[in-house]
Amino acid sequence: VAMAHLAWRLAQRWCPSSLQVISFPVVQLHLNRTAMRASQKDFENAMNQVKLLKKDPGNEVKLKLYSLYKQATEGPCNVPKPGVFDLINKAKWDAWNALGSLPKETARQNYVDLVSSLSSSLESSSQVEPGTDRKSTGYETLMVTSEDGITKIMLNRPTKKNALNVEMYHEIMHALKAASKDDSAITVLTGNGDYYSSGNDLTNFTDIPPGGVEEKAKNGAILLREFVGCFIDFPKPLIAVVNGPAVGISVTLLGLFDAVYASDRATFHTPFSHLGQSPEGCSSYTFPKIMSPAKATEMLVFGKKLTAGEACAQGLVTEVFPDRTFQKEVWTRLKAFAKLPPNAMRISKEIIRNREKEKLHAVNAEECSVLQGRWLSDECMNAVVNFLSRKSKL
Ligand SMILES: CCCCCCCCCCC/C=C/C(=O)SCCNC(=O)CCNC(=O)[C@H](O)C(C)(C)COP(=O)(O)OP(=O)(O)OC[C@H]1O[C@@H](n2cnc3c(N)ncnc32)[C@H](O)[C@@H]1OP(=O)(O)O
Repeated sequence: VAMAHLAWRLAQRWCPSSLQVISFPVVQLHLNRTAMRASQKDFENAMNQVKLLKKDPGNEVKLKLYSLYKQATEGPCNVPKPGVFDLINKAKWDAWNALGSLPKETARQNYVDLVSSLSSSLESSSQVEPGTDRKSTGYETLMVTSEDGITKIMLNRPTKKNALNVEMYHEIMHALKAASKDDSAITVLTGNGDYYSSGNDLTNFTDIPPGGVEEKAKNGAILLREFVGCFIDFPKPLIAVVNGPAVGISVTLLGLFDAVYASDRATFHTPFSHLGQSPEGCSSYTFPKIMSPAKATEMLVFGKKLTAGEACAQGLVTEVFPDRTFQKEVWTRLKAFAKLPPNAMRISKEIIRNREKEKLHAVNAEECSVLQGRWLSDECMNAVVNFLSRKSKL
């Protein structure tokens, strides 16, 4: 009953406006230069070029760019098909899936060719944000920049309080993998806008695959396990710059960061019981160790929201700064850290993390398996329906 109610609400709310997004005229593309092979550098240049286009190339072309980018970086589409109500993600999935088994190299070449044809037909700007060494484009939900030895991954859905939709989970994993291999010394996760993150996007529960809610829950648990695993295994110092309120998984993951700096405007809230869910991000293990079992219970079981000062007193936050000077003070400090010898930092982190790695992966697996069951519970479904039908907020 809850899911039927949910589906009806979503059909009412989303169908008309979402359809507009994919109703642009088809643009004919001529991508027959597959004999040539674009290098990784050409591909990266093309990604940067796309960001500089002044005119919107239209949704058909953007879908083509998206599908070629995914095929070039991840290979053939093997993610579950979004549900019928999730029109935008379904259009993207269809475009990617239509590329079948096109080899990665060909997709990369086609992407470069397409961008080149766009750049010559549409006026482009050569202006690059001053002071930016490198800007990674191709992300829809993130802004990733690398400068002064720091790779900054910024959650970029400010109008949704940086809620993590399925695409954002994938993009964060991709950005972390890229950051682990780039030449930066440290990596930072932060949020754009007034929130750090409102946690899992509750609309993730709505696009039900043909296999039903069981399949959805199973896929969700696989995704979550892989996602949290990337944080457990991340090899460089990973720092959270918590610019505003943090909810759910954005809080629990903090136990896997190497330092957490917070604005005094930030709050820390894990309302899992209210949502009929249970802790993730290894917090069932890290939080009791960080703050004592009783304090962890207040947060993870009773959903007590902590101020930044309280979270710092409990050891979850490393230091709190006044919001007025937060960005300036934190980035000055991070730039100094990033000048330290990178290999020494990496090796020191490895020694600290290696003692715990096996345990953390085991905890992650157990938490995901418990959550898989929780997502099928009436308690959870009712909480999601209540939020989506605007009957309740945190
Ligand atoms: C089977 C499922 C598989 C899923 C895939 C795997 C996923 C792994 C999951 C890992 C487990 C994670 C658990 C969690 O993170 S639990 C925490 C979940 N978060 C919440 O419950 C927060 C819900 N949001 C709120 O209560 C409020 O929005 C908030 C207090 C954060 C802010 O309130 P405020 O009044 O200031 O702002 P609005 O509510 O108007 O928000 C602005 C718009 O943003 C949308 N929004 C905000 N947060 C979320 C969210 N978490 N999910 C979806 N949408 C969110 C909100 O709806 C507004 O949108 P509109 O402007 O379009 O109305």
